[in-house]
Amino acid sequence: MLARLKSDFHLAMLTLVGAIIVLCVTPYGVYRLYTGSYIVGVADMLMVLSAVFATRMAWRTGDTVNPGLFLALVFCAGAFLVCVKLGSDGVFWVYPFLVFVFFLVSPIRAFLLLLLMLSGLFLIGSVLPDLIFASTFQMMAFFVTTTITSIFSFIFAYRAQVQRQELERLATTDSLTGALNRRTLNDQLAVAIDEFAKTGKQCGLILLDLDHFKQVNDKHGHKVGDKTLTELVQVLQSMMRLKDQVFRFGGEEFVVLIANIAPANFERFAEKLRAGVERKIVLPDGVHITTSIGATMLQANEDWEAWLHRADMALYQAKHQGRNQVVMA
Ligand SMILES: Nc1nc2c(ncn2[C@@H]2O[C@H](COP(=O)(O)OP(=O)(O)OP(=O)(O)O)[C@@H](O)[C@H]2O)c(=O)[nH]1
Repeated sequence: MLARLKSDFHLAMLTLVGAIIVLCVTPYGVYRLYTGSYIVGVADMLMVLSAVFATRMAWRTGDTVNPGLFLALVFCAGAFLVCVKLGSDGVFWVYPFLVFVFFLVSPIRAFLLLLLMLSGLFLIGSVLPDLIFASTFQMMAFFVTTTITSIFSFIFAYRAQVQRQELERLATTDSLTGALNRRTLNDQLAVAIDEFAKTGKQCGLILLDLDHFKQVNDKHGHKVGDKTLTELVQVLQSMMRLKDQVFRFGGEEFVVLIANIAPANFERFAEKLRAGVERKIVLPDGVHITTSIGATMLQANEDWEAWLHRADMALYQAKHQGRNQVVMA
């Protein structure tokens, strides 16, 4: 449970907000019901139940987007209702809900939802001046302060989102070539195996190693070697579908993971990659770079280590048989 909270930021935030709502709103809900404020009491208890429901759903399904949106909508509706029913006593509740919403949905969605809720309150405050606010001055102060809080929360949430995405990119990709890294490969192989077991969708793995790459470095220098590796990834990506993935396995060795493909098409595709690399990657002296490929389809009840090992054996054979060829395991 702790590991899941550590690895899934959105699930952790949803759980935190859910726990705070249960702990802080339940006593108010009970008090309101006890003192006869039934509408606000029921609204409070509905918010608590919604928080429990959304958090439970996120834990069970792994989806945090829909439960987060659901809870954000409930909070906006709840805060609106509390303001309308409790008047100026209730408006203070808007501030924590306003911040919570940024923990539940994307910054832009949160900002739009808040804009909608505040516009609704502004409309009611203008049409029925005595219903919510004690004076026009209080109403203006409320809208200025909530707008400022919304804008700063948006900036903060947006920056945090951008930084999180950048950290994720750095942790999952190879800095030289832009291909996904070895750590991500292990995760994605496990995902492919899981999907194959559940849906029967077949997938293929291509292990690809540039031929005589040491000579490229020796003859043209490391800079050209680096450029060749980057170019290789671009060439591979230009021939793959969007759902296929390319990983740097290490040095001049790469893995291409092909999702949902029939064995006959897979062999053709591996050959297309080999020919594409030979045709498109040319060194400054006009020599074409070639590549050896070991290709394997995932087999039933196979783990990712065994799958990768078969590809490695096939690649070894391709090198042994003279390079610049595809060997199917
Ligand atoms: N420029 C550059 N070279 C790299 C990088 N990573 C590994 N290499 C080089 O890749 C070369 C791999 O050489 P070998 O393992 O002998 O293989 P090879 O020369 O390609 O020969 P075969 O694989 O047997 O065809 C070594 O010279 C490494 O220095 C890198 O990031 N940049």
